[in-house]
Order: sequence, then C-alpha cells, then structure tokens
Amino acid sequence: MGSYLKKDTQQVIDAVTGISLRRLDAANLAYLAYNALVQEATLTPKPALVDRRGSGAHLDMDMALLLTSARCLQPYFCEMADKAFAYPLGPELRQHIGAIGRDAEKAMLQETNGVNTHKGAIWALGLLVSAATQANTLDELFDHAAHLAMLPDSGLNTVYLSNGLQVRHQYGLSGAKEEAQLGFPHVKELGLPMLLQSRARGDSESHAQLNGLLAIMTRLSDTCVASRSGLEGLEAMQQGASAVLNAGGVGTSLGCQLLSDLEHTLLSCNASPGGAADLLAATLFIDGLFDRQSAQTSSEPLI
Ligand SMILES: CC(C)(COP(=O)(O)OP(=O)(O)OC[C@H]1O[C@@H](n2cnc3c(N)ncnc32)[C@H](O)[C@@H]1O)[C@@H](O)C(=O)NCCC(=O)NCCS
Ligand SMILES: Nc1ncnc2c1ncn2[C@@H]1O[C@H](COP(=O)(O)OP(=O)(O)OP(=O)(O)O)[C@@H](O)[C@H]1O
Repeated sequence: MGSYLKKDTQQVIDAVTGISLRRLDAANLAYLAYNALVQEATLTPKPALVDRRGSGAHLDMDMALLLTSARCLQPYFCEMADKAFAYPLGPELRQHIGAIGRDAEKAMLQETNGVNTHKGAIWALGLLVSAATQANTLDELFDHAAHLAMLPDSGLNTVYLSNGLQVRHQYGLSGAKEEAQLGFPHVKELGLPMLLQSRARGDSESHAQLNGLLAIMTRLSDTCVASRSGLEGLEAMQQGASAVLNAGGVGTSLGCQLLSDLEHTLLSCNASPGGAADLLAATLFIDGLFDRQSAQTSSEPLI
C-alpha cells in the first residue's frame, strides 16, 4: 500500500472494521446512496471526470445530467433494500436485486437519452445497499456484498460485449464484477482509509474526498480508462495519482499542480476514471453508515 498513508494502512482499517454501522430503513439507505452520488458528482476538481467545472473527458455528460440520473435511481436503491430486508442473503435475493438493477439501468438510460451516467455505480451501490440491510460492521458489509456478487445471475445478458468484458479479454484485467466479488478491496484498503486519514490531519472535506478518489486511482484496473486509452492510460492514471498523494495530497501546492498535470495527461488520451469515481461514491455511502455517535460515546475516535 502507498507510503502516502500517514499511519500503517492496516491500523486504519483495523480501527474502522469493528465500528458499528447504523441500521437504517430502506428509504434512508436509498437516500444515503443518492447522496453519495450527489457528493461524487459535485466534488471538484476531479481529474478528467464530470464535475462543477464541466464534462472532463465525457462529451456526452455534465453535472446536471449526473444529478438527474442520481435522482431517478433513488427509488431503485429503495426497492433493492426492501427486498434485502425481506429475503436472506442467497440466490433468490440475488435474482431480485439483479432484476431491479437492470430496471435501474433502463430508467437511467431513459432519463439521460441513452447516456451511461451510472452503470458502474448502480452495481456497486446496489450491492452495498442490499448488504447494509444485514450488516452490523464494516467487515460484514463487505462480506455480504461479495457474497451477493458471487451468486449466479441468471438474467445476465451474455450476448452483449460490454467495454469491461472487452478489456478483460484484451488485457486480462479485472473490472467491476471482480471488485465486488473480492469485497471492494479498493474501497476498504485505499479509498476509505485515505478519506478518514485526510480528514483526521485537518484537510478540508473536499480535499479529503479527492485524496480518497486518488488513493483508489493508484491501484484500480479501471476498465473505463483501459477501454479508452489502453494499458498506457491505466499506468498514467495510477502513477499520476500516486505522485499527487506522495506530494502530500491535493491540499499541498505541489499536489495541486500534480493533480492538474494528471488531468492534462488523462484528457490528452481521452481517459476518464469512471470506475474510480463509482468506488468513491461507494466509499462515501459507507462513510455515511458509520455510527459516529456510538464510536464517540465509547471514546473510540473513528481513526
Ligand atoms: C457487473 C456490471 C457492472 C457489468 O460490468 P462490465 O464490466 O461488463 O460492464 P461495463 O464495462 O459496461 O461497465 C462497468 C462499469 O463499472 C465501473 N468500473 C470500471 N472498472 C471498475 C473497477 N475496476 N472496479 C469497479 N468499478 C469499475 C465503470 O463505471 C464502468 O462503466 C453490471 O452492470 C451487471 O452485471 N449488472 C447486472 C445487474 C445486476 O446484477 N445488478 C445487481 C446489483 S445492482
Ligand atoms: N463524475 C463522473 N464522471 C464521469 N463518469 C463517471 C462519473 N461518476 C461515475 N462515472 C462512471 O463512469 C461510467 C461512464 O464511463 P464511460 O463513458 O467511459 O463508459 P461507457 O459509456 O461504458 O464507455 P464509452 O463512453 O467509452 O463508450 C459510468 O458507468 C459511471 O458509473
């Protein structure tokens, strides 16, 4: 793990894994997922992604479209949570959330006139919302989500060759499916620890979130980037993100300059870290689940 994490990463992970998660009802879980998408979309400046400044590498999208898309997805997250409260974590629940996830994708495409604004986010947040209905700790949350992602999906379209499948065949990379099946390691070991550490050292909230995004980008095999700019683009993303964090993060003047360099590099090869953005939304959803009050009353700070 990167040297840019102030404490040993494992220490940070250990500090959060045992903390209780809030038990929320379906409507509140869905709101938290929606809110995570809003925070991700509005976070600025994200390298080559849609944000308050503009469209990044996505000529077909802007922030208003991402917000419209997020709003239309909230009821689908609520429906997934409802089902997850009603069924045990098993094949039947997997079928239900798969069907709801596909309905959500259709609704998104209808709302955006065919633009893929949140496909990866529906997948990651859909699994996490469902897992959260039955999780008391962070470990349980990731285990439940991984378990659901491992179960067979009979509704899967096996004819359509997605960008993710294409780069998996071409370069042997893993993508959104494997990330979930492994229990979201880039969220657990990079995004979340960096977000918490960055806050703890006094960075502003937006700098802490940007540092969380960059931590994910240092390692992720983001199939959005690979399909647009190959392995070279992926390597440029990982190295550029590491450079910013090694300089102390986006809150330092060198880090800020390196972030701007990274954005130019990504834009020059039309690469956009959409998968990392989805995992930042997943990180922010989980952050909203922490029971900070109980951590404080038991005099255990979050890190
Ligand atoms: C597994 C999914 C994401 C399809 O993945 P695939 O790689 O084939 O698709 P595609 O390339 O079109 O999009 C994947 C998206 O994931 C994101 N992503 C890219 N790389 C990564 C990565 N390494 N880790 C996480 N997310 C990533 C990006 O946003 C990308 O656009 C999913 O759409 C799916 O199978 N849905 C079926 C419905 C379902 O079962 N839903 C249940 C829970 S909601
Ligand atoms: N702020 C953001 N800006 C851009 N993409 C984002 C953002 N947040 C999340 N994403 C994710 O990025 C993905 C879109 O990326 P991209 O446009 O590369 O995918 P695609 O439509 O599969 O590919 P292409 O446009 O190359 O055909 C979405 O699935 C979405 O979940």
